[in-house]
Amino acid sequence: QTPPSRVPQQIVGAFDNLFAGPHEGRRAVHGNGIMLEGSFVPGPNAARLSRAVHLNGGPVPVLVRFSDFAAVPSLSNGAPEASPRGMAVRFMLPDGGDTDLVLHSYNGFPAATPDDFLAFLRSLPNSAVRDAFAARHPAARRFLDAPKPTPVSYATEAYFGVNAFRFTNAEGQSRYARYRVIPHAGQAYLSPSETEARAPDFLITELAGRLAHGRIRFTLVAQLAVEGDDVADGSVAWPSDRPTIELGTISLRAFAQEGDAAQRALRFVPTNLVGGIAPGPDPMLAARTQAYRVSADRRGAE
Ligand code: HEM
Repeated sequence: QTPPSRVPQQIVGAFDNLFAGPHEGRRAVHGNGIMLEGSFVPGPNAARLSRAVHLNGGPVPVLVRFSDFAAVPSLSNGAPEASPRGMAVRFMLPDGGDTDLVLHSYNGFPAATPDDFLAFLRSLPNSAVRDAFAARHPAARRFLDAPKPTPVSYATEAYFGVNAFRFTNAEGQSRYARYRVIPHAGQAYLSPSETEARAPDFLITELAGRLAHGRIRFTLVAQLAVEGDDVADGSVAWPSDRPTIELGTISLRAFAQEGDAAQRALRFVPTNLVGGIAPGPDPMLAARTQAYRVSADRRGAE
């Protein structure tokens, strides 16, 4: 048994350094968000991948939190540091338990290991140090260079789970896969001048307008690993021709009633799992779990 690493705690410290935190009652990263409620209906093929209860039964209630990346309270939705966007999903299970997904809008990650992620975050304040780091780490270079346009809506963005999980079905067959969430409204983005013209919180008013016209829907998909795909390294996207299984439809009905206090109280954890889904060998999952705990404990989450 390896002793708990200090790296997740240090990553939270690196976020604080970047965002002038900690900010009272708020997350260390993805600090600004909005919560919606709705339901999830599993697709007919979901059970082929996993025996997980929410992938095998009737509809279950969900709570979704959309967020912007930088944990700066005054950050506007159109700021460059607002990308990648986040989408966290909590499924409320029939037995009273729950399970979470924590996704973002970039298909990959700037680092493959917690140590590299810490070094990447620490390099960011100084452009020369950052560029030197990126020259030695192609995943960081790819992330920095990737276009990060502002979406028309949280409902016109696609979201990626990045770190692979191991799914096991009722026959005991296991496969590695990564989550992705595809918007029914299609992916749509603003031009820089359109972004500039938007109000600082336009993504929230936009959602209000959209919800008045009906539900917001997304398809939850599992992208399956094939022989040779690295299931321990979320920094590299798998080729787009990998087989996928539709796990079901997330359908959002309204803003969650609870407001700011509920956002503070709620802790999403990427390894809050149920039988039929287990972490893959990616070292980031354990580091994420520890870091989210540090951040949630200090804001007084439940
Ligand atoms: C080692 C890698 C990572 C570390 C250390 C890390 C750390 C954190 C921390 C400390 C939080 C705040 C949690 C809280 O206060 O409740 C957070 C939130 C979040 N992270 Fe990560 N993260 C990592 C990788 C990722 C990846 C790969 C994704 C996307 C696939 C992601 C997406 C998010 C999202 C969406 C949130 C907001 C969750 C919410 O709405 O409560 N993170 N992360």
